[in-house]
Amino acid sequence: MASAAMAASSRALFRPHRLLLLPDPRRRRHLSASALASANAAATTVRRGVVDVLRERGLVEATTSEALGSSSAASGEQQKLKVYCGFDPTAESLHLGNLLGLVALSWFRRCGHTAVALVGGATGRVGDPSGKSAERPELDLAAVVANSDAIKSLIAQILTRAPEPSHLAQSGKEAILDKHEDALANSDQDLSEKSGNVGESMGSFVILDNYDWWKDITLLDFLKEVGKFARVGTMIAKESVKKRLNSEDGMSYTEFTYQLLQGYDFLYMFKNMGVNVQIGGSDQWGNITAGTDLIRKILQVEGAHGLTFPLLLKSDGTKFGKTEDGAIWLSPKMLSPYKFYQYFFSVPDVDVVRFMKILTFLSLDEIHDLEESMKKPGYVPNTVQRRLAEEVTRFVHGQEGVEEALKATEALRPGAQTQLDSQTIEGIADDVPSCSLPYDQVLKSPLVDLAASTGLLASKSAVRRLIKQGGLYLNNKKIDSEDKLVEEGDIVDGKVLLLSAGKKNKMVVRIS
Ligand SMILES: Nc1ncnc2c1ncn2[C@@H]1O[C@H](COP(=O)(O)OP(=O)(O)OP(=O)(O)O)[C@@H](O)[C@H]1O
Ligand SMILES: N[C@@H](Cc1ccc(O)cc1)C(=O)O
Repeated sequence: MASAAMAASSRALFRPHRLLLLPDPRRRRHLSASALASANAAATTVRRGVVDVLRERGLVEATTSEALGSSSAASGEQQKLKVYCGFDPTAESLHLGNLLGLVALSWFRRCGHTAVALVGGATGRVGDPSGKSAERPELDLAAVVANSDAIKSLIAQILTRAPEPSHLAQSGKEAILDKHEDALANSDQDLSEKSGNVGESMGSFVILDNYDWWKDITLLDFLKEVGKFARVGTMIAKESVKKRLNSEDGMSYTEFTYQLLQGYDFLYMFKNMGVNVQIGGSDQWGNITAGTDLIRKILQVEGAHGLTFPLLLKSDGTKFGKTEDGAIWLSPKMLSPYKFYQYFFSVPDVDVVRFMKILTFLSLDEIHDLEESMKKPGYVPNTVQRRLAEEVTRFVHGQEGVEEALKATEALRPGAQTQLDSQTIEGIADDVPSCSLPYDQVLKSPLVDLAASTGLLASKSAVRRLIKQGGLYLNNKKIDSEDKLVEEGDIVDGKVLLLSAGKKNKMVVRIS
């Protein structure tokens, strides 16, 4: 009895996980028909299509094979691709740098391919060393789960808003959003039912979480069935590892393993869902090629491809990221649509055309016309930036977000006729200096005193001078008199008031 029970329990322990792959090449036969078809299809050259579109817009840094990127393709049907981009849930929101991945996925969809956004519920617990000079702080489990949920719903909202190419806009075809792997495995069928022809319909999208497969994989399974095929020399040679090995603290075994986790994701999705392309920022090259290598070695098939896009950099040359200062968050909870819009409205002229190509779906002809308009006499500064801001804000926050941003922008213009409300003023409070004062200290106090004591201007005499020049505003209304006292009606919604010295210098005064 006892030995039978032991045998049963050890069978359970060593039972190979249904999703792991055995090294036996005969297992090639077990690739699903659609996975093999997709793999082989992608191995042939893709006719001028999505990769060329991405390249023209400056969204291609490198590809793992010419076959994927060549535009001098042999004639024939454009191949249907299933492409994925991963995002680790290391914050509550994605940021502007991550938007490139969503834009690129949307271009694949616009060209009729299937897009997969993968949230790294498992990899987020390990931490990607790519581009990091030190070990990442460990995230607690509850935060990973909460972040994953928030990011999934953000991605769903944004990908749903990806504009269809104009020739499809009339067709009424809808994107499929499903969290289940089966939806992806069957998406060939879904697509063909909808259109019957690749490249003539908007591709579907799916959101997955890699914790769904990692949660069942044991260390022994992993070492036997994946680790065996990874060469330590190749792993050490990756940029993300090389840099860290030379640092004082070195690198943990955990982070060293990250590339294999991401590599296995690709292998898993390739085998089970026919996902044949992985995209990511250029810092992901090592992890992406870890996947294509595993697929080649374990499944012994070609047909898995990688594509990276350049990192979007700030003017100081550092990348836009979630852990760097001054993140441009995509979630309205972390950055209001108004501030998001303002960021793009203020992009310098030298960057605006590049941003248009990278971050919007406007045609290159239209972008060229906008660029030309900037050179013409009488060009009103920031007109092109306004268009950029509208397009990107619409993609990320929807038309309501654009309207909210435009309303706040207009309302906060000194001299604007729009009646300010406390929500609009609060909306800019993170961006401009603010202070809190008790109600009775504000009510009936001379405005000259308030403007000086809050630090809007350095002294009362400077405030008086500004009033004479017509440059002091209370809630956007010009103040003409040095004797003006703050009245009850000046305290917006009983909560807040806005002082402005000229156009740029503002102070939000909250009533405590
Ligand atoms: N500035 C950027 N420009 C282009 N792509 C980016 C940028 N920042 C991140 N990405 C890409 O977004 C995807 C998800 O990256 P990830 O979730 O690790 O964000 P991250 O900003 O790199 O995070 P962290 O700051 O924690 O390293 C990757 O493909 C990554 O290359
Ligand atoms: N490593 C990626 C996220 C990612 C996670 C899992 C993957 O399979 C792919 C990508 C990043 O941190 O940017």
